[in-house]
Amino acid sequence: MSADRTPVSPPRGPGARVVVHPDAATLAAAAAARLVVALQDAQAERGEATLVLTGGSVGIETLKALAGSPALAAVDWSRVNLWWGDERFVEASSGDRNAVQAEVLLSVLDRLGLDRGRVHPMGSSDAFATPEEAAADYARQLAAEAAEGADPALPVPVIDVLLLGMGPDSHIASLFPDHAGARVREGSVTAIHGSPKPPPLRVSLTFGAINTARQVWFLVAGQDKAPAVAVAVTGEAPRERVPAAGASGTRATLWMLDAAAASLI
Ligand SMILES: O=C(O)[C@H](O)[C@@H](O)[C@H](O)[C@H](O)COP(=O)(O)O
Repeated sequence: MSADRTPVSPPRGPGARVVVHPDAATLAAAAAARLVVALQDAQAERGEATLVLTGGSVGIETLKALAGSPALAAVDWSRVNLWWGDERFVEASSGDRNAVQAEVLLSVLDRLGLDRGRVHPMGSSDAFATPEEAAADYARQLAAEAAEGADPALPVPVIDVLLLGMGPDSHIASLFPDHAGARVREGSVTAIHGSPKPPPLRVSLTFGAINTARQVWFLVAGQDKAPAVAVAVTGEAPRERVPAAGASGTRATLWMLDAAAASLI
């Protein structure tokens, strides 16, 4: 049975909650169900919905669960904008790319009217010479879709839900502990060199961009993540050292965990 769990220290951010599921498959199915509702709600509120996708095993399992969801058609997919929180800077066709792995969902959504003009993969190494150029291009795309009145220093569109996986070292997107990307204070997108998790070259949203999202959802499973979850969930550690502690939504932060990842809170 799944359960709300209040950690010893409360989770960080307005509307922050921890929800524990028995295993990763249940977590992915529950996240998919929540996504349908959240996207519907966003469309009811403002006519369209914007979702930022993540890579990683639970992130991709969630997309697979969404692809198989009987409620999928409840969302108007022609009015959903899709972005990515990070990407591996490799060839466009590489199976390492989060965007390629997401095709398991996107090919199903094509049949439900997905507007590919609203799908924004990050640049690949065939299209750009360096991850810096791909990052600058993505920042430009985000700025082009930013709402009137958006912060001119950080022009990004309204993000309804932003998904994040988390590594055992507490990294989120491609912001790694004690690594240059986690120290970036300006701009919405950054290039990453020497990522501790291969491949070494990546592109990532910055904390600044991530923290504009209305809802941030962490999707985390596995015993190896438990120590990092216990530290990050309270948000008390510096984000440069524990990146997952530095991400939160303006309206809600949801830690969706399996029992193993939640075992130390
Ligand atoms: O592209 C990536 O590598 C990710 O976006 C990364 O941040 C991932 O989400 C975590 O490493 C968790 O991955 P797992 O769920 O596979 O542990």
